[in-house]
Amino acid sequence: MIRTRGVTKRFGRVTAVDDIDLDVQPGEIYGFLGANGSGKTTTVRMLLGLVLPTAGEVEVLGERMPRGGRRVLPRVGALIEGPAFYGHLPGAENLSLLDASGPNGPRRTRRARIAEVLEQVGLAGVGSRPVKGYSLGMRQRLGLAGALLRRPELLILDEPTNGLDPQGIVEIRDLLLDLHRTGTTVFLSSHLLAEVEQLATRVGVLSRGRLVLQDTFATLTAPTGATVINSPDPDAAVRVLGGAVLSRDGERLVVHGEPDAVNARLVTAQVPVVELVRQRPTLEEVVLAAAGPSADRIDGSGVNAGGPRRGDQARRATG
Ligand SMILES: Nc1ncnc2c1ncn2[C@@H]1O[C@H](COP(=O)(O)OP(=O)(O)OP(=O)(O)O)[C@@H](O)[C@H]1O
Repeated sequence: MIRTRGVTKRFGRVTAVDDIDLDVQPGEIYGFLGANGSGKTTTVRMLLGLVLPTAGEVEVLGERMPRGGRRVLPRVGALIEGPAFYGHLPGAENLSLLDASGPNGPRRTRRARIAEVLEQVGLAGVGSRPVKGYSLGMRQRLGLAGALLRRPELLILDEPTNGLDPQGIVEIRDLLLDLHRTGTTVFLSSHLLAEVEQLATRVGVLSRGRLVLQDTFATLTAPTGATVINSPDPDAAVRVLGGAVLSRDGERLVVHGEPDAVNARLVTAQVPVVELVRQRPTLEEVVLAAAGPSADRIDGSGVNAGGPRRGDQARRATG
């Protein structure tokens, strides 16, 4: 769906994007993670042909950009920083103008198309109100509605939950998961680890313009080969497991080996255990390891989480 090779963008002496190779496969939710100023927006603009790379190649839906824009852009829905609307016109009328300006479908089905996307983004009740009375979050959702009008194969979203309250973040997340389930590929930039962690099937991390990490979520957070146990009698557990204990923090031990083998040794020795799981790195740990100190500026998992983690590992694409 998206492929870049050696893409670089310089603004004078500033290298905003530095030699990046992005790969986004059909059916993925690609989380493009980076701190503010790391080059996400510049990359998104190059994908859409709005900015020319200084060097390198951009392909979207199999066509070179910006050359293929006329054929590619009608199949892509995009939302970049603060979508612009006519404030004195209602949301629905703004969408009507947008719909009329693009090849989204026949005129006679316009009203139905607009009603459907307003419903999808949770603005059905306020579509008739002038946009100047909308909150930032409502404008963001209206922008997303505009991106959905053409039922895109690929959605490219730059910080889509910016300005949304926690409830709005959850709604957008659910909407993106629904779209993904019905076959839409989503490319989403964010500076929020939690957002990417809860949505992405593949993750790319941008740090000072460089792509320092790109892999499937499943691979990045794959089991380490160690087991985490929690025992009310950690001293007994240490006696039994000996050199296999990699670290200890109170009643929590990290032990070399798979859970079944570790469990068997503890059961045989009758050591009580209240928890025993495979150790997996968190996305935060993986990002910190790849991006180094600059990852500090990516907001950690606790921030803006907007509720419990949705979805299970099984639903994630691993390919
Ligand atoms: N038109 C421009 N002219 C000069 N410098 C620019 C221009 N656009 C972006 N930059 C610079 O390029 C770098 C990357 O900016 P970019 O907006 O792509 O980052 P970002 O990751 O999207 O950040 P944010 O989340 O704050 O938008 C920054 O140093 C920025 O100041």
